[in-house]
Amino acid sequence: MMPSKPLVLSLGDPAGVGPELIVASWFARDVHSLAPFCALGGARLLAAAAKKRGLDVPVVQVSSLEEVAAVFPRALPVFGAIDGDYAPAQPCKAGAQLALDSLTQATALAISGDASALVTGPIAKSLLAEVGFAFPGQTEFVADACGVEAQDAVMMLAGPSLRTVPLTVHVALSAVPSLVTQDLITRRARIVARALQRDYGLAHPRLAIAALNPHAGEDGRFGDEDQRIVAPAIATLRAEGIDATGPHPADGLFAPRGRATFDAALCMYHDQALVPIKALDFDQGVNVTLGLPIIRTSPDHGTAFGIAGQAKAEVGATVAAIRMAAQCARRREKAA
Ligand SMILES: NC(=O)c1ccc[n+]([C@@H]2O[C@H](COP(=O)([O-])OP(=O)(O)OC[C@H]3O[C@@H](n4cnc5c(N)ncnc54)[C@H](O)[C@@H]3O)[C@@H](O)[C@H]2O)c1
Ligand SMILES: N[C@H](C(=O)O)[C@H](O)COP(=O)(O)O
Repeated sequence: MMPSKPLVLSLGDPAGVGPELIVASWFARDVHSLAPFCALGGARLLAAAAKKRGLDVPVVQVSSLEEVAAVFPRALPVFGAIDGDYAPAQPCKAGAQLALDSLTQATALAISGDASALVTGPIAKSLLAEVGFAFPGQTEFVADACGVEAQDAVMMLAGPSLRTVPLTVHVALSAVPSLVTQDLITRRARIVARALQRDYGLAHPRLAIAALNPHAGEDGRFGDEDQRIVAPAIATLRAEGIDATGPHPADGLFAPRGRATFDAALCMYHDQALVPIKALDFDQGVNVTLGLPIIRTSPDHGTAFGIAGQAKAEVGATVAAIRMAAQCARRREKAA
């Protein structure tokens, strides 16, 4: 079943793989039974990306999202006049500005309800900062646009094998221990549990909380945060009826037998969460933002400037992000 409104895709950095993966996703729309979507801007740029990738992708400018469903079977719908020159692997400020404008306008369409969900193309954070982007990433930007505090917008990486949540994200590793608090763990765990119930249909989600220290500190021999902070946070969650376990030593948590014991693993820092997902499911991994009034997903990868424009970039993670956005949007519509 498809959501009642189309999805909207932001372009991402136009020098990255985002544009070619938008046209490649449209080209694979029937194979993957994709719900109708439109790109936000970039009609000329997307046509050039399709040509460069060797794909026959007609691009049609639409004046309303209500036209998307009728156009989608025969052409890639584009809403919005913003555009730029296609120069893969040549990032520049103008491209970063186009990425930001596309993200801003696409986010507004999801918030207004004109689009059923937002799928964001990969951006380069450092380049976006040069055009005034003052957020750590797209997660925080979309949360702010939705009026949600950054601490209540939770990044989850989801693939066929695994779901992980980095409790701390784009911060230096040296800052992590001081950021790991009982409130951080319990606040985000509650959001994850609710989202797995609401958007993924898991009535009793099982949350595994990874330990910060190797072997969970080995009874305090190398670090006591797991005893002092993580274990009490888990006790608080369990007292509330949330099925949280741990602190689990991360080295064994993602083995097949470990993965079978939980629905999502809450991890202490970015790479503890993202390494297993990208190792196991790179070409099907989805970055989804939990805790928002809208559905927002993105592929699990970045701009991949080194291969942009060479028809080497795998489309799987973008397709997975589109599919997950449509599934979550549809589930929310049915529950409304
Ligand atoms: N979703 C996002 O917006 C997102 C995600 C991760 C990184 N980033 C940003 O992207 C920029 C580059 O980051 P990075 O180099 O660490 O990560 P990256 O994901 O862009 O690239 C990492 C490696 O994966 C490869 N790769 C990425 N996507 C691929 C695809 N679809 N098919 C085949 N190979 C692929 C790249 O060629 C590279 O070798 C940074 O500015 C980073 O902040 C954005
Ligand atoms: N941490 C994400 C990843 O590596 O996939 C990526 O940086 C995207 O973060 P935002 O969606 O917040 O930009």
